[in-house]
This record gives sequence, C-alpha cells and structure tokens, in this order.
Amino acid sequence: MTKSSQGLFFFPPHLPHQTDKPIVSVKGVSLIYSNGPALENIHFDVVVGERLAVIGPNGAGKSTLFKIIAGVLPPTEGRVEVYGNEPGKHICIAYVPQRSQVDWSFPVSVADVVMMGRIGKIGIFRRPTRKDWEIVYQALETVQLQDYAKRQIRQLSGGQQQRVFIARALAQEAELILMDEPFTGLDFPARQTILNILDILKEKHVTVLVALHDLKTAAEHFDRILLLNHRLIAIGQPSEVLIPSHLLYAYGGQLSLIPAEEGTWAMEDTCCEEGEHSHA
Ligand SMILES: Nc1ncnc2c1ncn2[C@@H]1O[C@H](COP(=O)(O)OP(=O)(O)OP(=O)(O)O)[C@@H](O)[C@H]1O
Repeated sequence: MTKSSQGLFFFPPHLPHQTDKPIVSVKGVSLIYSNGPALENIHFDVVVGERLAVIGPNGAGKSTLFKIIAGVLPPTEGRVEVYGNEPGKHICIAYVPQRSQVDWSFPVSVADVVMMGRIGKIGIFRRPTRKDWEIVYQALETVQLQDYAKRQIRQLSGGQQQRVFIARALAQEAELILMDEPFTGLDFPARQTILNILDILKEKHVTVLVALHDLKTAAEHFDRILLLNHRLIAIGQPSEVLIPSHLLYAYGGQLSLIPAEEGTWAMEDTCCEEGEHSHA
C-alpha cells in the first residue's frame, strides 16, 4: 500500500517507474469485420507509465484497437504483446468502456460494480475479504464517489458512472488502463475530475491509453498522441502529430483548422448536432 497526496491508495508495490521498456507492443495488427477492415497493419509500442491519447474520426477503429489490446477481440492479422505475452493472460489490463456500450439498467450497486474489478484476484467462488472491501472503498474515494457506494449504478449521472468504471479499474490494481472516450458528454468539472484521476495514475506509473475526440485535451494532457483512421497516420509528441497535413488526412478536407498551443493545431468548434462530438 502506498500513500499519495490524494489519500491512501493500493497498488502493486512492484509497479516499475517509467522506463523505455514497452508494456504494450502492437505488431502489424489488422482487424476485418464482416463489413470491411477496421484496422490495417498497425504498429506501435507504449512504454511503462506513458499516457497516450488515441484520436481519430468516428469509426476510425479506436474502440476496436482497445478491445484487441485488452485481449477481448482477436486480430485478423498481427499480434499484441503485453510485457511480451498475449494480452488475454494478463490480469493487469483494465478496459473502461464507452458509456453507451454499458447496460445501465442492471440492478447493481456502485460498490458491487467496483468489486467486480477484484474478481480476478479473489476468484469467482471466494468471498471478498475485508482488505478487498478496503481497496474498493479507496478506489471510490480516489474518484470522489465514496458517498455513492450503496446507490444503484443506474441512479448516477453519466460522469459519475464513468468514474465508477475507472474505480473498478483502480480496484483491479491494473498496470495498464484503456479508457474509451471517458470525456464524452461530460461537463467541465466532471472532465477535470477525470484529468485529476489521470494525474494520480501518472504518479503511480500506471500506463493509460485514452480514446478521445478533443484535440486540445489530447495536446495538453498526454505524453504522446496516436492519430488513427483505420491506418496509423502518426504517433509522437502533440506538436509532431497535430499538424494540418496529418489532420486533413485523418479527418478529410472539409476541416477548419486553427492554430493552438505549442505548435499544435485544433479543429474549429463548428459542430454539434446532437450525438456528434466536438473536436476543437
Ligand atoms: N462488431 C462489429 N461488427 C461489424 N463492424 C463493426 C463492429 N464494431 C465496429 N465495427 C465497425 O468498425 C469500424 C471501427 O469501429 P470502432 O468502434 O472501432 O471505431 P471508433 O474509432 O471507436 O469510433 P467512435 O469514435 O465512433 O467510437 C466502424 O466502421 C464500425 O462500424
């Protein structure tokens, strides 16, 4: 158990500090669904403790990539290695799904959802110990939802539900967390809470991949950005990736680009029809 400035927090004591050692290696991954290719020949590495933003237009393949890295979807070609092994064999990976992919009507309490993160450690036939419950409540405290533990998850707001799923990943003591569009539909304070949680994870050297649409957030809060549209268009520092030629290639020629901070570019915020994402 370690103590952070944000309160007590449980993490495996052996978690390595940031090094150049890849935690994830994506090697020539392609995925073809029945209606066509979602990913084509993707190669990249992520090092321990890194925070990588995965951006790209709707349907670019971000969720598909995360499911392959999490080991829940086998690629058609290529492979993913996590510490040199198949991803499905690793308890240390947590996938935080898009809110729209979850059935929120299920009658289950917030604490029970977070406890699901412990199942890999406890086993399905054993009862959670007092320490497991302590870990669950510490995770809820980290996402500032300790007062909501006994509520039904369907009674929470969208931003709170997202934080419950992040707490589940924390309770799992994951070393690699994949978050699929955690900011979508959240107001400014809720986004800020998630950014604060990302900072706590950084402090703990947890590797985090986040799929998102907001280029400004990607530029300001991530070590590197991966720009995807079925193929990997660019990966690197924000100032290397968020340049007009890459963005026009990924998003098409109808974009209105504006200069942003530190040599990066963003899209002018001209949308949104209901259900569309804001890119700027
Ligand atoms: N189960 C599936 N069966 C068939 N096609 C699928 C399936 N899941 C996704 N696709 C298709 O694969 C492509 C990539 O989808 P994916 O959800 O990975 O993109 P995304 O970048 O996460 O999109 P968004 O930003 O809209 O969430 C899309 O064309 C989508 O329609």
